[in-house]
Amino acid sequence: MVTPPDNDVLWARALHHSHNGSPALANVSVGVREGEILAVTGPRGSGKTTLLRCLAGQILPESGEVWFNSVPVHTMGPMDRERLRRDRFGWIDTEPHLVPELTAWENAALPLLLRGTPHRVAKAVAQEWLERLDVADCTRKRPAALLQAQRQRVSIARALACEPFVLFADEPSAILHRSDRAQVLRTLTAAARTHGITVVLATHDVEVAGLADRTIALLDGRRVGGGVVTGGTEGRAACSLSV
Ligand SMILES: Nc1ncnc2c1ncn2[C@@H]1O[C@H](COP(=O)(O)OP(=O)(O)OP(=O)(O)O)[C@@H](O)[C@H]1O
Repeated sequence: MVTPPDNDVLWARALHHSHNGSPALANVSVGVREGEILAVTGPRGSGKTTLLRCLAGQILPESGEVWFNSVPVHTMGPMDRERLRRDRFGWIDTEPHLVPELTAWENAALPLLLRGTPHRVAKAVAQEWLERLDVADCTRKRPAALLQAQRQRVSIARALACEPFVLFADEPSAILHRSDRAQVLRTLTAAARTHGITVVLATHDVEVAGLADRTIALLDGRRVGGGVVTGGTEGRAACSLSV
């Protein structure tokens, strides 16, 4: 067994996975450094979501290894992976999945409450993040009363509120209006940099990838090209935002 490099918080080697017999990942290896924003790019169906789900321990690859902080994830049982996801990882989906019976702040506070954070603290933190995501006026509203873009902002606030070690974001801005997209992504990436959160961001949008420090590309489930250092110039500029 090859040992993961010390400076990679997340490391995957030779991942293979298929969905109902149709290949989604073929021999994909990737390392994610602590605190970096890594964009995973590729056209629709290239395997981005499958890679993120393998790295996040949501699915077990058919073969290959995934390590988080030098701990093997691919050999963990379902309970340990569930705990890892709850305590260390955050996830932003393309579509916001909020609990319909809870208000915006209750949704944003949910991961903190599940971790045992006192109610009052969880509420204050959730409200702070809703404010940063420009949905402070929605805190008491339930998802049905919100626009889809507002729901997505709430789900981003929920993912950031518990300051995960690694935040996985699967096309997080795809449903947003073009004018909203840049602002939300800048808030997300600037917050991640300020709080030292490592981000793995799946996108087919080159502008979005420009906010990352480094980009890897997938095509038909395989890595193509080398890892490209994108510099994250936009993202670094966004660091000056007070998030
Ligand atoms: N649950 C599933 N059942 C069957 N096939 C699937 C499933 N999920 C993904 N696939 C297939 O696996 C391949 C990789 O899909 P994946 O969603 O990982 O790619 P993607 O790059 O994230 O695409 P998109 O940008 O459309 O989300 C595609 O051919 C897709 O059709």
